[in-house]
Amino acid sequence: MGGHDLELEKARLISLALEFGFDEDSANSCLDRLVQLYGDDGRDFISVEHCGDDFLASLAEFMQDTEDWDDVQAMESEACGALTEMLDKDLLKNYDSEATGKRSEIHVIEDSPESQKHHSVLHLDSSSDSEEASHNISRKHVKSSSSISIDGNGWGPSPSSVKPPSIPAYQNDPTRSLGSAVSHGTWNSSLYENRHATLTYDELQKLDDFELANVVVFGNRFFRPLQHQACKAFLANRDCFVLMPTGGGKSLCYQLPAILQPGVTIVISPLLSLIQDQIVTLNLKFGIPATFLNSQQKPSQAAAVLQELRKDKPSCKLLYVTPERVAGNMPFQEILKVLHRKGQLSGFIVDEAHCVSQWGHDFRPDYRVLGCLKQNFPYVPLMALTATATPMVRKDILKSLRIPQAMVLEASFDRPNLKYEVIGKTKEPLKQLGNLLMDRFKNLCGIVYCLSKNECVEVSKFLNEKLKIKTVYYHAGLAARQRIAVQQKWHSGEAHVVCATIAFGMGIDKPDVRFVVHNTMSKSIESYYQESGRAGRDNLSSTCILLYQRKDFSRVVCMLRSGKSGKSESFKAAMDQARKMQKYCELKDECRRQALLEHFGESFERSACRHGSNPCDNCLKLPS
Ligand SMILES: Nc1ncnc2c1ncn2[C@@H]1O[C@H](COP(=O)(O)OP(=O)(O)OP(=O)(O)O)[C@@H](O)[C@H]1O
Ligand SMILES: [Mg+2]
Repeated sequence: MGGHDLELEKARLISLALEFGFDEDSANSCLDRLVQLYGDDGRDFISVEHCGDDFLASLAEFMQDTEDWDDVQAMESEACGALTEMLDKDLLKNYDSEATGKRSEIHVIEDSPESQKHHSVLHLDSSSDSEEASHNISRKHVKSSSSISIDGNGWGPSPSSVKPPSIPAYQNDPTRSLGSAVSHGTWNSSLYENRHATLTYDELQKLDDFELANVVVFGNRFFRPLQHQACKAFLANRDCFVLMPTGGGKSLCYQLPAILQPGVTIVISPLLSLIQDQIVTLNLKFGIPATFLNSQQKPSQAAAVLQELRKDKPSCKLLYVTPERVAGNMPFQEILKVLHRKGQLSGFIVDEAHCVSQWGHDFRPDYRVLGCLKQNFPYVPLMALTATATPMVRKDILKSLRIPQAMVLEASFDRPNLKYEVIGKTKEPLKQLGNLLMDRFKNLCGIVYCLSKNECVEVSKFLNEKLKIKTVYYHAGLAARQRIAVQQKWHSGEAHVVCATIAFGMGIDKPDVRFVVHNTMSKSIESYYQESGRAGRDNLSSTCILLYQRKDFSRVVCMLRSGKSGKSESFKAAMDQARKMQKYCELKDECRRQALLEHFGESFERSACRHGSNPCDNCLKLPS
């Protein structure tokens, strides 16, 4: 390659940097350094094809430290602390429910002979702002009206003891059918989720065990599509792969079978904060005994859990563990073997299963070894669940978990109630964001996603001080206590908008989020789908807006580089994903819904978006 070519390649590399939103001066100085580094012998390798990614990576490093990226790991350690505290204080006596700010009654069934006659009601008062005060729960015993016994262990609903007037209405799900290896379903909650009707005695009599448990234990009138099939298949010992959109109701697919059979279901979940939410909901809201094990736990607590598991009939129905607990942990494998010998190992669940695949957006190396579960316990059913998996990731999941014959239950990832838009940023982006919220979402509940901690604070302050919009900010750098207070304010409606990093979202299940605005693009389509998917969980129309400028892409590259320092393979994979996200942002005429769904391998007719009730911005532009 001659000198002329080198100049050409340098020009190509500079334009690559500009395409990624980097500024020309930084790109030039960085390129000079790269050329020096490669030296005379390496000149032939100076090309977009050979060193494009390395160039972007070094450019990202060159720019680094200008932003204060968030560290979700810090929250993980705190979640561990919170879980530990819950166990120490006796979970059932001392923990508040979700920070709803409402007083609520929760029915808890105890695993004792007494519980055949009684169950407890916990009064939760979370009206106070104080973290300590909000955990005060008074407890009293009342005469049982719906004592439950399904699993033969003294736990679970007993059809004969259920009184119809206390049971909500149930309608058979018209889409329900069992059978094929791949099942599809679409969900329109307005069809299914009428919360105010009541069940007649005759209707109640017709319910099977699954339906009854769904009504009595989980308080749902009916199943969402595919939930019933998933429960039934899993209880019939089939491996299952459940693909449902964010908020689609995946947890029920394993929690319900877990209570209908003897023994313990092992749930592998990637984050302690997610485990924390589930443990609280199961124990307090549904009265289902559930516990957890993780590597950061105090030895005395882990010992107590292990002792429980060694009993002939452990009382807990679900045991949550983080993947590193399973991977190469011999004592834990021993416990599984003992449970299995006693007939008390009822199933394995791999939640957020996309973490198994390095092609997924949130690869966790510890998930990779979960194939050992099926290898060691081939006849124990395994269920994998995810809301975000491309066809390549799906294949990888089935292979890694060694469940090639799994029944695939696949609901559409489409969320027809969400309207997708991308808006180009102006020269005054904060003002633009403020006007957007004032004009279109005044007094409505929403989330503004930001890329860094500084950005959340800055955006929140601006909206608060200049426009008097009631906002709070949330990132992993806040103390646990502050984060609880922020969530409480947002849940109760005291604050309308939360300006947050990606740390906000795990386990967030607020139904009436009317808008999610991304002040900076997400790092991948999968992340965007999950983050924007926190809007409209009540199935009412909601809006997902992304504010875009090219420059923001360079910030994403910097963030990726800082998170993957040194690991050039994973940086490259992350860059590929970010490029796809950029492509979504730059779609001129194509349907955004179609682009999102096709990313997950779902074919989608554009006319459904165009003529649906929430067309994306590009479909809206088309002549009718
Ligand atoms: N059959 C049902 N009827 C009414 N509500 C339901 C039903 N199934 C689940 N839900 C509710 O839907 C909400 C979301 O459920 P869940 O957390 O299981 O979703 P998910 O699919 O795991 O979402 P994510 O992808 O965010 O993890 C919960 O509040 C849950 O109680
Ligand atoms: Mg879930």
